Amino acid sequence: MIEPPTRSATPQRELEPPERHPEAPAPGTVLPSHYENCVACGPSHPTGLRLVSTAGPEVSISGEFTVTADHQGAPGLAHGGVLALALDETLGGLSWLLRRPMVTGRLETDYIRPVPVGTTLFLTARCLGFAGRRMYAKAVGRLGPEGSVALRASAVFVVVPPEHFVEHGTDMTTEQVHDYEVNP
Ligand SMILES: CCCCCCCC(=O)SCCNC(=O)CCNC(=O)[C@H](O)C(C)(C)COP(=O)(O)OP(=O)(O)OC[C@H]1O[C@@H](n2cnc3c(N)ncnc32)[C@H](O)[C@@H]1OP(=O)(O)O
Repeated sequence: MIEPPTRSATPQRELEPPERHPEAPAPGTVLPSHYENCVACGPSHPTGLRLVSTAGPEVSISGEFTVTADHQGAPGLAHGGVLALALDETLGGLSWLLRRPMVTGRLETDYIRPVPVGTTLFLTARCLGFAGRRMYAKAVGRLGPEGSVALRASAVFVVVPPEHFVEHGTDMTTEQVHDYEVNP
């Protein structure tokens, strides 16, 4: 079988600069959960991260959540997959500012420090720009607002039509899919 080509999250050519949508939420606006049962941001998910995102300047987002016993891998430490989830959600939140539906294509994560249970992780994500339908972005996770860097990520999101969520998800109609949400 022929393997698909590696799709680096490092741009291979100059990017079209990102444009903050004129109707994007103002910097400092706390963004609502895009789906109440989302494992990352949903308030109804029993063991989810309940990550809260806030619109930042230009095309950037900040997010925070507190690691609980539900998020452990090793005893007392956050699972790496859970931390990737937090990065993915924060990066995905950029779609609120771009108002283009997109899905994660690739997520490259560096785990720099362990993240103990009880830590409130502070995340930031910023859009680097576009190459056609590909959106390139970076994210950082810190142990405290100005704390040590625990995580870094580079990602490629791919812009999709709203029908993506109707075709592949459940209980969705095209009318329910807002054009700026991901996995609504
Ligand atoms: C506010 C909301 C926050 C929510 C955050 C949550 C975000 C998520 O977790 S989304 C869920 C996880 N992701 C997914 O389920 C995606 C699954 N994958 C897919 O559906 C498809 O492979 C998809 C849509 C990414 C691409 O398929 P398709 O639409 O046919 O596009 P395709 O023609 O293959 O590629 C389009 C472009 O994207 C690029 N591309 C496609 N896949 C990737 C990838 N994995 N990595 C990098 N680039 C990619 C292609 O190279 C192509 O580039 P170019 O146009 O320059 O040639």
